[in-house]
Amino acid sequence: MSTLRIAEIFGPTIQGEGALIGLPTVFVRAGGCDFRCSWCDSLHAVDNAYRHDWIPMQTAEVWERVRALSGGQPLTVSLSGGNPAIQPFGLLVRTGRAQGYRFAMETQGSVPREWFAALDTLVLSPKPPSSGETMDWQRFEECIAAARDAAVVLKIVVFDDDDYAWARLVAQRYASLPLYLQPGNHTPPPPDAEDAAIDMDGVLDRMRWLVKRAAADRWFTPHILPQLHVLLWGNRRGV
Ligand SMILES: C[S@@+](CC[C@H](N)C(=O)[O-])C[C@H]1O[C@@H](n2cnc3c(N)ncnc32)[C@H](O)[C@@H]1O
Ligand SMILES: Nc1nc2[nH]cc(C(=O)O)c2c(=O)[nH]1
Ligand code: SF4
Ligand SMILES: [Mg+2]
Repeated sequence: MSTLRIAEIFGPTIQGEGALIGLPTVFVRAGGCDFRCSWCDSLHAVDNAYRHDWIPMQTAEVWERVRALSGGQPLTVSLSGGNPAIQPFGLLVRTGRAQGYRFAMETQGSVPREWFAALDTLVLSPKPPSSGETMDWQRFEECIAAARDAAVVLKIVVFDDDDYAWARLVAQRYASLPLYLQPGNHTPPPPDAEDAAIDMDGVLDRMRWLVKRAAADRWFTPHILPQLHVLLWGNRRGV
């Protein structure tokens, strides 16, 4: 049986980031990650200190929860985490798609899985220098290949000049993939439902800087978008 370690299931809300921004969605957030980005805004699904909050659930239970939250009305389910790729989500995706639901998944591209091909959209978010993580590009390319007919899009978080320069190189390397640039937010840990404090001025400054920077470079291919849910709700959980 496929047991999933789930940090939270919530929605419907809107997808706040990237290619599907604004689209109503239910989130399934996996607990556990093979990375530890310095600025991760979802530490409650990454840090082992929170592992007691991660609930082992059968795929059927997760699916029932998604169905209940969506009132049985097919929508796009967003799989995130943590890194959802380290868990066996294939059965959930296939079950949901057989009932008319669509699936998008957010992952850093460190762990390829055959079931990526069952997704509608694979969002790959390779990690820039400011994250403190190092990409294994061979693995990353295996993730792209595993997606087969699923749409693949890139989303790169940018905090500073180094990240920006890195994003330009990655964009060159994967020129055929749609690219979304997203200004980073500094979340004071731990992220908490009641205290959703965030450096909103920093996010907006970085957004303006990013637009100006890309325009000055005549770099016209990426979409540049802030995290809409962060603008609306800060770093509150469950939205
Ligand atoms: C929390 S991650 C979970 C999925 C997967 N581990 C990944 O990183 O793609 C979801 C998205 O949030 C982005 N993200 C994480 N922390 C962020 C921050 N502080 N500011 C902006 N985006 C952030 C990630 O780059 C990724 O695109
Ligand atoms: N509304 C909303 N949109 C999101 N897009 C990516 C998210 C994530 O944490 O993966 C996220 C999230 O947590 N909430
Ligand atoms: S890979 Fe994603 S979930 Fe994991 S630490 Fe980085 S941003 Fe957080
Ligand atoms: Mg988030």
